[in-house]
Amino acid sequence: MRTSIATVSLSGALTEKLTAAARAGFDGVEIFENDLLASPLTPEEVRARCADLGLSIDLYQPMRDIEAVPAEEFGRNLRRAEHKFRLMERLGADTVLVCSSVSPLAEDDDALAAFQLRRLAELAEGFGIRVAYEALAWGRHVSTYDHAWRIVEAADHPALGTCLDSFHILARGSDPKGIEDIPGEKIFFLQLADAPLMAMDVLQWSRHYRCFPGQGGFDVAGLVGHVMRAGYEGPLSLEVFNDVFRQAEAGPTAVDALRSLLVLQESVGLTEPPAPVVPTGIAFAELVTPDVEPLSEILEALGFARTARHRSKPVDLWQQGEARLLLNTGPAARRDGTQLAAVGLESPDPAGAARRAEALLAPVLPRRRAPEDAPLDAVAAPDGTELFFCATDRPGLPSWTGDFEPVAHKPPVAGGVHRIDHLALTQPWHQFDEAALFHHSVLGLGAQESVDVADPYGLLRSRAVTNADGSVRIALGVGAAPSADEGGRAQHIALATDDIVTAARRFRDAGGRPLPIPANYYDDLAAKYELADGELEAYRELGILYDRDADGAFRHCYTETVGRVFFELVQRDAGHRGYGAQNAPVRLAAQHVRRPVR
Ligand SMILES: O=C(O)c1ccc(O)c(O)c1
Ligand SMILES: [Mg+2]
Repeated sequence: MRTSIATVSLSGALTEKLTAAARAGFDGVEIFENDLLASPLTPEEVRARCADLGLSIDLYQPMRDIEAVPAEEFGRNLRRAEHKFRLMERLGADTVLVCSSVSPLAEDDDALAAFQLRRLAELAEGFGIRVAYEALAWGRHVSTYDHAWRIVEAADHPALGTCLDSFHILARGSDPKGIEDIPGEKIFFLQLADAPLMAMDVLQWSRHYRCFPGQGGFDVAGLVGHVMRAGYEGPLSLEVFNDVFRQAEAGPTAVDALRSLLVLQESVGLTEPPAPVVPTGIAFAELVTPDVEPLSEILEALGFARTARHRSKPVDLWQQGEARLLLNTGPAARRDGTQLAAVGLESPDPAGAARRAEALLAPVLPRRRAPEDAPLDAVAAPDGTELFFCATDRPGLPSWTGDFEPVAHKPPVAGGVHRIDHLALTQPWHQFDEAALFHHSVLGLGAQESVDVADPYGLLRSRAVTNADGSVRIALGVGAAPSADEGGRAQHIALATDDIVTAARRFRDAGGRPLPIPANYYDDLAAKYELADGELEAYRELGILYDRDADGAFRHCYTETVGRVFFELVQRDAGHRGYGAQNAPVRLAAQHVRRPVR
């Protein structure tokens, strides 16, 4: 189906919004009146710009407080409408949105509303314009889609139809099934938005918290299914009022927006992009660093050994059990400092995974490799992390490990770390919802609930995405405000162990510096849990944190931070799905005390 986006959903001047929408690949736009009023371009110039960009103007909006008013007031409204119809002629827009009235002058009189909307439609018809009447969830007398439709039906004019907006319908808890009773050709327009489920005033909710379909808690796809079954043939158009998107760069937001519509169309069976290929493990995590010393000291103390070196690049492979870390001292490191730059995802079908990612607008990365290297398909996640779809020593598939030559090394410590438990990637502040949708739709990972964690200097939100057996876990996090501070951009690699006390003690005895945890924390732990003899003392001695729920216990401790990166040791009971969120405020406070090493 055709895709469209309301200019209100994107930041910037009208021309920037239009460019972003076109570049992302939208077919059309809804022009929001305020964007036009604030633009130095004439309507004719806007029309030409849209034509140049290959965008249709699918809707002009909104007209407000038109219907069910005293005759004199309605006369003034018609005069106002005529002005706007002339403007729309210049713009080349043929559908106008009329929101249900919020005016105190409006009467609770459906017959009057129908009569006046019919008059409006007669006027519009003369200009070749169609009027789409939409129930605002906070409309004075008309606030549900079925009520708006009854009025449109009663008005009975070919130039009058209804506009459905998923936010208004789902925020009010209306049953969208009734949409199927509206003739498809009378649904003039469909606006789509999701929103997080919140208990708040519906107007505030709508104007500040809407998000793209799949990013919130509404069943937008279910609603679209009803609209399709009604026979709707117009565009799928995003209308998202959101405080974050208003500030974020329009280009990436538009791509994010279109991705949400691609996924939505797939989920209602309108399109069939390449199926998701769910990763089956984390093959490696790649750190770039200008100076390997501080990282290699930590890795050695954790029991890792440098086992191999890349044949043609300054990249070392450090390994312990199935945990593989790459330390890259190439040019990117000198530019960006120490950070987690890439993740290798073990994929049953690397090429298929890349095709899915590309179909969902993930930037495909050029293969920077020597001719003899294993072919590696890679895409960029919204935060810039490179995701490699790869195979590790699996029959029939080229293994990325073949690009490395073994180097002499001491055997890695046995029984220490056995694999990567999870990766925690801090997202740019404006890309949190986008990141969750990306990992869910592109990689086929399931998104867990988002949790808020208190930081001494703000609030951190975190949401994990995982595969079914937990062999891939990525915790996406974001600070409350833009932060230049390294702490606000921290990333970490959590390493799984079966015996955290032994692993943490070995780390400390080998010269590792565990993140110190305040004594108050352990007093509280003693109050909360009856731990086995000696357990609390060992935790206190080694800075180990403890969390428990019905599914078992989670024990964890941290290293110091290098650049943006630190490590965590994790001992997770088999059924436990958490990440120690309860302990995160203590960890964050401790990290603020201890600034990064370099
Ligand atoms: O918040 C509003 O006023 C508003 C305006 C136009 C719409 O289509 C809408 O859904 C809400
Ligand atoms: Mg709307």
